[in-house]
Amino acid sequence: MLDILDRIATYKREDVATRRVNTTLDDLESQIKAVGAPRGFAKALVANKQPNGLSLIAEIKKASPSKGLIREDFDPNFLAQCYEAGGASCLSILTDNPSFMGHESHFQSARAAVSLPCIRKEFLVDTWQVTESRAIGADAILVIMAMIDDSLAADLIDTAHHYGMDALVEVHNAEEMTRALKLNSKLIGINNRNLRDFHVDLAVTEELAPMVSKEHILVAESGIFTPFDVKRLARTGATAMLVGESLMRQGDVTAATKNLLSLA
Ligand SMILES: O=C(O)c1ccccc1NCC(=O)[C@H](O)[C@H](O)COP(=O)(O)O
Repeated sequence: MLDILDRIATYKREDVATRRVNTTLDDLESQIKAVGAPRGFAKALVANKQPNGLSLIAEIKKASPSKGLIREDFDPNFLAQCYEAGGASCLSILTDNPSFMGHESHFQSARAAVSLPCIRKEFLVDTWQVTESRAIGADAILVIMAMIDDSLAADLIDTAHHYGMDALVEVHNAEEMTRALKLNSKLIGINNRNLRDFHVDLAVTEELAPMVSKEHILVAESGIFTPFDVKRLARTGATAMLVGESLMRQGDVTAATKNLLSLA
């Protein structure tokens, strides 16, 4: 039976086939001219570390396959402003609709509301989507090693760099990390969530972080709920953390962000 990642990859390929009929690369290139230069995602992560040792990529996510609906009262523009006021260095915005209730318009509206660099959180299976990402304003893209082969990963990264974007290469085990470290991106994300069975364990970052050299920028992702979790991950040598659910479930998102960063 196909797991969620295989199902997402299948419907993404179908979706891209449809989209590229309606929107040519020339159309996207014209849109890129209008969105302005990328904001420097990796640079912001390094420059804006918080007193607790990590910088924050704060995620705007309405729902997920593992948790269902996470936040009913969902205004990407307002949430982006809360995250910026709370001390986030960058934003991550889901655009996948079938599994996360996201949309490209969420990305555009959140990015327009702040001055922070934004990564488009999307499941990329074709370089066309990288061009589309820049056309909607993305400053960085996500490359999920569990979902694609090394050749496609290299092409996605090259295309991102061609447009001046950064590429966050995401891994969950030692085999994916070995493959990721051979690629041409300094941004490595360790996802504490197994995207096939949804099990989450912060020990995944602790186990894999020693494989990453000082030349890389390490991002710990998923399952981060408390300042204690943040301190634990800061000890691994990570530069940044990516947090979604724990902040998305809060009434006062600004206060919760400050609290997680120990700024309150
Ligand atoms: O979150 C899921 O259920 C999920 C399922 C399948 C593919 C990807 C999935 N999530 C992406 C992420 O890992 C998270 O959105 C991100 O790292 C933030 O995690 P969290 O702070 O635990 O919301």
